[in-house]
Amino acid sequence: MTPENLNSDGNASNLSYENGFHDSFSLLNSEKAVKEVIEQPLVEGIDDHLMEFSEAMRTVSKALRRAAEGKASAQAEASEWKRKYELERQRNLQLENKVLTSVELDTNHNEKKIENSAQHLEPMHETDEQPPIYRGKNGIYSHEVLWDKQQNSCSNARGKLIRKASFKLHWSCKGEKNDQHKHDIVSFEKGNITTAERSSKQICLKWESPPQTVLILTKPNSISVKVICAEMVRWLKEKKLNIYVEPRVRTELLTESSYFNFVQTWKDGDDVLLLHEKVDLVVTLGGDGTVLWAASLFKGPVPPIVPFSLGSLGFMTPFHSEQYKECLKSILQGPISITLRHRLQCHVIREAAKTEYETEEPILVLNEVTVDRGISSFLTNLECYCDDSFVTCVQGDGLILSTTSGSTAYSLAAGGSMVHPQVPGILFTPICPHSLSFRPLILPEHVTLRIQVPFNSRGHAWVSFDGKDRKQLAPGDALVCSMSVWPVPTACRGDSTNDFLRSIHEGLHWNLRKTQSFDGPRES
Ligand SMILES: NC(=O)c1ccc[n+]([C@@H]2O[C@H](COP(=O)([O-])OP(=O)(O)OC[C@H]3O[C@@H](n4cnc5c(N)ncnc54)[C@H](O)[C@@H]3O)[C@@H](O)[C@H]2O)c1
Ligand SMILES: Nc1ncnc2c1ncn2[C@@H]1O[C@H](COP(=O)(O)OP(=O)(O)OP(=O)(O)O)[C@@H](O)[C@H]1O
Repeated sequence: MTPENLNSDGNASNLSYENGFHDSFSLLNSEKAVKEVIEQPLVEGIDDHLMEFSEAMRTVSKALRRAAEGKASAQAEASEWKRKYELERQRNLQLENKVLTSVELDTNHNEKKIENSAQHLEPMHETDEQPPIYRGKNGIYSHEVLWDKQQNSCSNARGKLIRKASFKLHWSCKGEKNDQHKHDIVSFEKGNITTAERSSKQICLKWESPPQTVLILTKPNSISVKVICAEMVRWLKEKKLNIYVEPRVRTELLTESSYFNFVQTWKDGDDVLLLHEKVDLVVTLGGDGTVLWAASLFKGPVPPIVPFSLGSLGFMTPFHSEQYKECLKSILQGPISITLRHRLQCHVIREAAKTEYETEEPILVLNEVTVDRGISSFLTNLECYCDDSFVTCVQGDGLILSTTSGSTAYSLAAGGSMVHPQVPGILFTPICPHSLSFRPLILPEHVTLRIQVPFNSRGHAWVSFDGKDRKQLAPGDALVCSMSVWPVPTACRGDSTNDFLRSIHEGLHWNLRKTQSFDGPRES
């Protein structure tokens, strides 16, 4: 008796395959067939050859059972992950809807007023519960986005009430007189689809009331930074501004002189969470790392950042520290061109969080989140999903999910493209992939990405955020990543395009080549 799906060697050669798995139904059938063969009573006088054949049949039967069980457990794991992933997506959608609804509510509330007074600004309402909301036709106002119900004003060291400076954001194009901003980038009129507005014009910030409070953040252990910081504090004090620094910097300033007693700081992490309500402007003194540090202090809205260059490269630090007085004068007066740098919101989801939907605190990154092999000598094995679609399996040193601001950092070193920071998108860049055809991708900004360490991975993976805070990902753990609603506004020296091109020319010597001379062969 020869089972249908066994060849003469007793191998399951014609079993059906699907995505590399045996179909479990046919596996079970073939196992049954093998069992039948080996359970046949042995004919008297049977020789050793048949005994061996029967042994081989038992081994095949065991292997088939293991394969069927493996497939069933893989299916169970996959559905568990799908469930977790769906929950994460729902959460992101809810968050997005919340933001959209609050913007819509404001819009409806002010619609009438806008019609009557296109450019004229008036408080719309002022009650104990809510601050005045201002809205013009060609931009949005800080009160609409920065106001926090709990506290939009606070006291300084002397108990004087300080209100956050109000400002307005404009979207404009060079040479364009009417710099209206529209939220729709596509319109549908008379049956034709047209592009209505470009999504990312140059953004311009105009102060509606003068900024009063400046936070200065400095690179540690640098004498030149300490000197400039002390000078800047004195200068800002003369301009009657309130000044905040980190606790470490306040101690350093006080060691230098008791004059700096007026400088304010914070006590603990809870105070840091409220910084955005007090600070109108952040100044950074250092390199790109100090800008990353500044962004990491703000887990929600970020005040405009003015980055002064005191590092070696300075992609995000266009201002020269020697000219800080002229720069700050012009910035405090406004208007300022700004680059609105997108951030990625990252969640680590542990396999252990099985029964409940639990994630660790989200982490926001300005450059990138990296999943790599850390100290493990094995290839990383990462399954990547984009919304509901399987993207690929990364086998190599790891993967970088980068913002466009981070495109000139680690992602660039791993072969990713350089992208203007104002372009909304997520870069998907492999690190040393062990495959010739794995080119980097750029995905749209609205997607949710999930990077999962599969159960059959040989080693653990490691995730790091803007090059810091390494966390281990065990088999079964995942990283879920989407665009954050809280970007980082950084002041430009020229405009965002001018600054970006200057930084790739000066910082990377991009496409630097001697010009070919005119003499020599020519087309006849
Ligand atoms: N192979 C690599 O290129 C590599 C490896 C690890 C980390 N990094 C980068 O370092 C960043 C952390 O910076 P750090 O200053 O805290 O660490 P760091 O002190 O090790 O400096 C890293 C270098 O990257 C530069 N850099 C940072 N952000 C940049 C950006 N957006 N565009 C261009 N260059 C940028 C910095 O100027 C600095 O020269 C990470 O976010 C990662 O992008 C790069
Ligand atoms: N205020 C701060 N507190 C703690 N760490 C900081 C602070 N500012 C910067 N850092 C860290 O110090 C490191 C060096 O900072 P930064 O990149 O600004 O200087 P740099 O290395 O001299 O500049 P460049 O990167 O241009 O060479 C970074 O890793 C950054 O995260």
